[in-house]
Amino acid sequence: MPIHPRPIVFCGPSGSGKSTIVTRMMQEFPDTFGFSVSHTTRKPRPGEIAGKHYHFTNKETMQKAIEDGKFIETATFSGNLYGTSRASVDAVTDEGKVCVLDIDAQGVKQIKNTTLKPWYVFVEPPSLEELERRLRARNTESEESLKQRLTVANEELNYGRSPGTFDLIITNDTLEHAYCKLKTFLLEKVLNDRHTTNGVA
Ligand SMILES: Nc1ncnc2c1ncn2[C@@H]1O[C@H](COP(=O)(O)OP(=O)(O)OP(=O)(O)O)[C@@H](O)[C@H]1O
Repeated sequence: MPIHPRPIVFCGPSGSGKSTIVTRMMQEFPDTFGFSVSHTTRKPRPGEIAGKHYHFTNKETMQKAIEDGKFIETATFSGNLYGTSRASVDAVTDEGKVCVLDIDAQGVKQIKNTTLKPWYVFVEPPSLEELERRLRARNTESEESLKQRLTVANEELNYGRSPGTFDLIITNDTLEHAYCKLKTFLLEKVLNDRHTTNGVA
């Protein structure tokens, strides 16, 4: 029977450090993990490659696929649909890799209603003040977008801390400490358990 490792979901407020921690994980274990390719109805930006950065589609096609149960999670941003299809996750796990998903709290709630059974990791900032400081220092957001992210962050933190929701909660104080906590979890649980199937076989 082919090996289908359980995917790993990273969730946490914008600016909590998910990308930073995941980048480090991919650098240390380049052949072990893989990203699924999301679908979107937005137009490609210059340089974006179809099938690599996104599967570009249109609203009608995507709506139909959602109705047919082909997506494990979907969201709408600025009038465009985004989502992760079951097939795009399976494409990674079929290679024997652990599929990495970076998903917001709404998406996690949706995935919990599927048969996917991933590992759930929540990344939280040391404080809301520090989150704001890091988001400002990242210099990627307008004042309005920043305020919106901080409001949502509060709700996400409550969800992340609700008992039994996540397999691991990482407080991203120093990157060294945060990554060490993740690595221990990977070695003890995720990589150790890689030879059990997640039910997709
Ligand atoms: N431990 C840390 N100490 C200080 N700064 C950090 C730490 N971890 C991440 N950062 C910085 O905080 C900012 C936010 O991190 P990152 O972009 O990884 O967050 P994210 O959760 O992926 O955000 P988004 O959901 O918006 O993509 C970045 O500028 C990053 O360099």
